[in-house]
Amino acid sequence: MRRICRVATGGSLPLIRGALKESIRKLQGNRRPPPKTLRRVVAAIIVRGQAAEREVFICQRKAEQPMGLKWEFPGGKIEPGETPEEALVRELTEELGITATIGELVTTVRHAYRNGREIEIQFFTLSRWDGEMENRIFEAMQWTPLTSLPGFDFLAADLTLIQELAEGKLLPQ
Ligand SMILES: Nc1nc2c([nH]c(=O)n2[C@H]2C[C@H](O)[C@@H](COP(=O)(O)OP(=O)(O)OP(=O)(O)O)O2)c(=O)[nH]1
Repeated sequence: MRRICRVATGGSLPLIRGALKESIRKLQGNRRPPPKTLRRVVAAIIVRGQAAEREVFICQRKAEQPMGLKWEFPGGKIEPGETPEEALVRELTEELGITATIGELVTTVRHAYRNGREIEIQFFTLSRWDGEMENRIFEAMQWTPLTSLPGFDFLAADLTLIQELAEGKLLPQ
C-alpha cells in the first residue's frame, strides 16, 4: 500500500494532471470559436441627378469572389495606418479608376456574417470625382434610381441601408 502511494504521488500524478489539463484545453478550444477581429470597411454612395431623377452607382461582385454576384457599393477594407477617407480614395482608384473627393459620412453599419466574421462599414458620399468610371474588377456596374435599389440582390449588411435610401432617407434632398 505504502509503495503504491509513493509511486502515485512521486511519479505519475504530475503526468496525469498534465494530460488532464491538456484534454480540458482541447475541449475548450473545440467549443470556443477562434477570436476573429472586426473588419473595418469603407464604401461610397455615389449619386447623380436631382429629386426623382436621382441615381446611385452600384457594383456586382464577381462570381468567384466570396458572396459572388451580390451587389454592393464600391469600396473595401481599411488598411493599417489609413484613415477611412484615405482608404476610400484608394479603393475607388483601384476599382473604378477615379480620383474621388470624399463627402459626408452617411451611416455606419455593423454586421456579423454567418461565417462568424464581423464587419463595420462606413458609407460616405462623394462631393466630387475626376475621371470616367471604368470597370476594373466587377462582374457588372451601373447607375440605378434610388427607388429601384431593393430589386437588386445586395449583400446582407447593406439591406437596411438600401431600404432607407429607396425611401428617400439618409441623403440630403
Ligand atoms: N465594398 C463593399 N463591401 C461590402 C459592402 N457590404 C458588405 O457587407 N461588404 C463586405 C464585403 C467584404 O467582406 C468586405 C469588403 O472588403 P473587400 O471588398 O476587400 O472584400 P473582399 O471580398 O475582397 O475580401 P477578401 O477577399 O479581401 O477577404 O465588406 C459594400 O456595400 N461595399
